[in-house]
Amino acid sequence: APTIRKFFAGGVCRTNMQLPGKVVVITGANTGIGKETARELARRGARVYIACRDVLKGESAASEIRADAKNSQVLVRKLDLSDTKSIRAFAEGFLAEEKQLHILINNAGVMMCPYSKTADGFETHLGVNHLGHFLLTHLLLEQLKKSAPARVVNLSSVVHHAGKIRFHDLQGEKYYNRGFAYCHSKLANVLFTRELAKRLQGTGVTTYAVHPGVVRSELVRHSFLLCLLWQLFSPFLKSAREGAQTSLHCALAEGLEPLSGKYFSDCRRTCVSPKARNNKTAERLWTVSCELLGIQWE
Ligand SMILES: NC(=O)c1ccc[n+]([C@@H]2O[C@H](COP(=O)([O-])OP(=O)(O)OC[C@H]3O[C@@H](n4cnc5c(N)ncnc54)[C@H](O)[C@@H]3O)[C@@H](O)[C@H]2O)c1
Repeated sequence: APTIRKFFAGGVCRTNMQLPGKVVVITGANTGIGKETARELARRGARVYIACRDVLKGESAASEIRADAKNSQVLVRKLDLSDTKSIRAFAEGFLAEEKQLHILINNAGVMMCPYSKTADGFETHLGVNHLGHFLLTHLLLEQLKKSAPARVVNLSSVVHHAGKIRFHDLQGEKYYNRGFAYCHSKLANVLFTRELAKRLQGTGVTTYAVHPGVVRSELVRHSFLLCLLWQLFSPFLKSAREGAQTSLHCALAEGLEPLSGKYFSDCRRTCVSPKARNNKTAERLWTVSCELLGIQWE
C-alpha cells in the first residue's frame, strides 16, 4: 500500500518563489484543489481572489486560509461560470478594483452531472469547464498582459484522452453521455491552452494545462458509482494539497516559459492525446467558442 500511495501522490512543487505584491485569481477555490492552491499562494504573500458561486462558503474558506497563511489579503468575489452575466460582472468588478493580475488559475469544474444547460443555454460541462473559463480569460487578458510576466493555468484531466471535440454535436444534443461530456470538456481545456499559448507568444503571458492527479474531493458528487470508488480507494488517492502541487508548479516554477501551451502532471510536462495536439481542432474550437459567446477574440 505505501508504494501504491507513493505512486499516486507523486510530484511536489519545489520552488521557493515568494509572491508579495502579486495578484492571483482562482476559480472554484472554496473547496478541493482550488482551496489548497489558494492557501499555498496566500502563504507566499500573494493577494488571492477566491472566485466562487457561493460567497458564504467562499468566506468560510477564506477566513480559514487567512488565519492559516497569516495573510489578510484573501478576498472572496462572486463568480458563477454557468452564467456569462455573472462572469462579466465578476470581471468588471475585479478590473475596477485591481490594476494588476499576475496569475489566473481556471480551476473550477463540474463532472458527470445529468444533462442540463447553463443560463446561456450551453451544455453544462462545456459551458462551465470550457466556455466559462474561455470568457473569463478573454475578459482578464489585457490585465494579465499589463502585469507580465503573468500566467494562466487551466485545470484539465488525464481523462481528456477519452474526449473528442464533436463539432456536429458539441453540446451533446444528439448523443449525451455525462462521463464523456466531462472528458470532452477536459479535452477542450487542453486545446484552449494550446491555442492560447500560440496567440500569446511575445506578450510575456504564458499558459499551462494541468492534470492534478486522482484527488479526494467533492468533484465526484454527481456519480454514485464514483463516490463509492473514491471512498473505497480513498487511502490511495491524492489529498487536495497533493493535488494542488502541479497547479502551483505551473503558476510558480522558474523557467517554464518555453513550455507555454503544454500539459503537466505530477509537476512534469506530460504527453497529451493525439487529439489534443491537433492545431486545426484547436483553432476551430477557438472560433466556435467565440461565436457561441458572441465575442471577438483575434
Ligand atoms: N479530483 C480529481 O481527481 C480531479 C482529476 C482531474 C482533474 N480535476 C480537475 O480539478 C479541478 C478542481 O476539482 P476538485 O477535484 O478540487 O473538485 P471540487 O468539486 O472540490 O472543486 C471544484 C470547484 O468548482 C466549483 N464550481 C463548480 N461549478 C461552478 C460554477 N458554475 N461557477 C463557479 N464555480 C463552480 C465548485 O463549487 C468547487 O468549488 C476541476 O477542474 C476538475 O475537473 C480533478
